[in-house]
Amino acid sequence: MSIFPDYFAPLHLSLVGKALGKGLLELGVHDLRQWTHDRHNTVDDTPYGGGAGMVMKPEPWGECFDALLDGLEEPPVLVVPTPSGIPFSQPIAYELSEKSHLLFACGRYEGIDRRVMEHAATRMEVRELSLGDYVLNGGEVATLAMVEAVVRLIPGVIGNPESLTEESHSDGQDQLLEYPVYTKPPSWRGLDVPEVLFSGHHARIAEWRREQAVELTRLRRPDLLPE
Ligand SMILES: Oc1ccccc1-c1ccno1
Repeated sequence: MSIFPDYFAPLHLSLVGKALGKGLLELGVHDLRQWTHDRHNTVDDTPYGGGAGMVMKPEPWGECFDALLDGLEEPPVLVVPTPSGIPFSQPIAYELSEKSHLLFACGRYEGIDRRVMEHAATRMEVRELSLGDYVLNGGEVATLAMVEAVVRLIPGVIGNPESLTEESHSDGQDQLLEYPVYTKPPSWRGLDVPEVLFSGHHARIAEWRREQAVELTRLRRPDLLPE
């Protein structure tokens, strides 16, 4: 749900687009203005208590929920991208990939009237999630990122599921950052591929990759290192 539905055209490309084509998931994009009734299709208004900017009115959201939940066998999970949310993470992506129906509420302006999330919580699970400690102009870009992170975990979407286990933040990597990767040519602009990767000695290669992952994590994300 968004006032800028065209933001989601990219979801018909690449990996998510292929998954849609294979019928592994369905995607609906809903223009919130469809649930306004005034001449200007108004979705926002001035904030109670004063302050800069505008706040998204609750009524269009409520009517949108009514329409989208009508006839559903079970309630969806409402995901609300927001800078004040719980940090989105790979474990949360896995959790969401196992849900049968996700609904993303893309806020704009100074945010969505709080009563929208309070009302939503009476009829579905609500997850207010942040993509990181920075500010975007709206929830659309965050939703695109979350949809890609979640959809790629759905069985059948990624050709080789093994590649999911060796990524940064994956269980197969103990949540460490991913080791450096190389391909041909063996030497490029005076830079050589580490010798160990030519050894064919799988145990040594695995050991080197683990060491690289630990070192990279220690340098860039010491918070991810086990106690
Ligand atoms: O900055 C935002 C504005 C609207 C909706 C989401 C966000 C956001 C920022 C970081 N993660 O989500």
